[in-house]
Amino acid sequence: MTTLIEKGGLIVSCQAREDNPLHGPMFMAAMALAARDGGACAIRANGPEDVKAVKATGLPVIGIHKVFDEASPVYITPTIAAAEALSGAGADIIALDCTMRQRSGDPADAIIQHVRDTLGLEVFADVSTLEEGMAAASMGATYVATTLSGYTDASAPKPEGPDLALIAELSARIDIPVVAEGRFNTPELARAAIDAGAHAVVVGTMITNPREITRSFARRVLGH
Ligand SMILES: CC(=O)N[C@H](C=O)[C@@H](O)[C@H](O)[C@H](O)COP(=O)(O)O
Repeated sequence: MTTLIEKGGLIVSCQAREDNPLHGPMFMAAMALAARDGGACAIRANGPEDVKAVKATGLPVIGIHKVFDEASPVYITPTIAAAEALSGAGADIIALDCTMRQRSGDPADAIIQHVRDTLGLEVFADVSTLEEGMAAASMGATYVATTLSGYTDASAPKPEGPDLALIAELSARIDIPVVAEGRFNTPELARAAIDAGAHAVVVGTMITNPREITRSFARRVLGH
């Protein structure tokens, strides 16, 4: 099957929360253009405004829409309305939480079906376990990604490094592309993901979050 995300590719996640000095579509567009020029094959971005801005790269855009609700821990594109807003902004691929946690929005299978059949876009399923990945594949996701490993009770405690074991397990058990995402903080780890069977790898913090990169240097240099 031909997919928009190329095999062996590096996807760069360009996100900055409101409390980050780099928050805003202008900064995210510049970040995405820099990532493209450096060799990224696709961009992951949060919210319709940033999605629209990073379309300037001409690369496939994986859109997410983080919507927080006290009634549920699920915040990555939790509703059909959130997916529609991303589609309206030009997202080529829509990522959503496909964990088995309690939801206050729409069921994952309904969002997947809507994205594929009504919006005509690819679906990127963010999961935390093998079981969730297998379920997402059977619901019709185009890709399954390890994004939420370490961030759910089912996958706790969060390890220091990425979940290479989950990539290997998912790759052995499902026949849709498996994307590595979450804590791929060195080129060596990104390469290890591909060697473990990943179709592509997403890197966020270590490429696009200078505040976190500085903190990691400061911890080592200053010891705090
Ligand atoms: C758990 C969650 O909400 N992850 C988010 C999903 O979009 C982002 O905050 C991460 O930065 C992204 O997944 C890339 O991962 P890393 O920044 O570790 O390379």
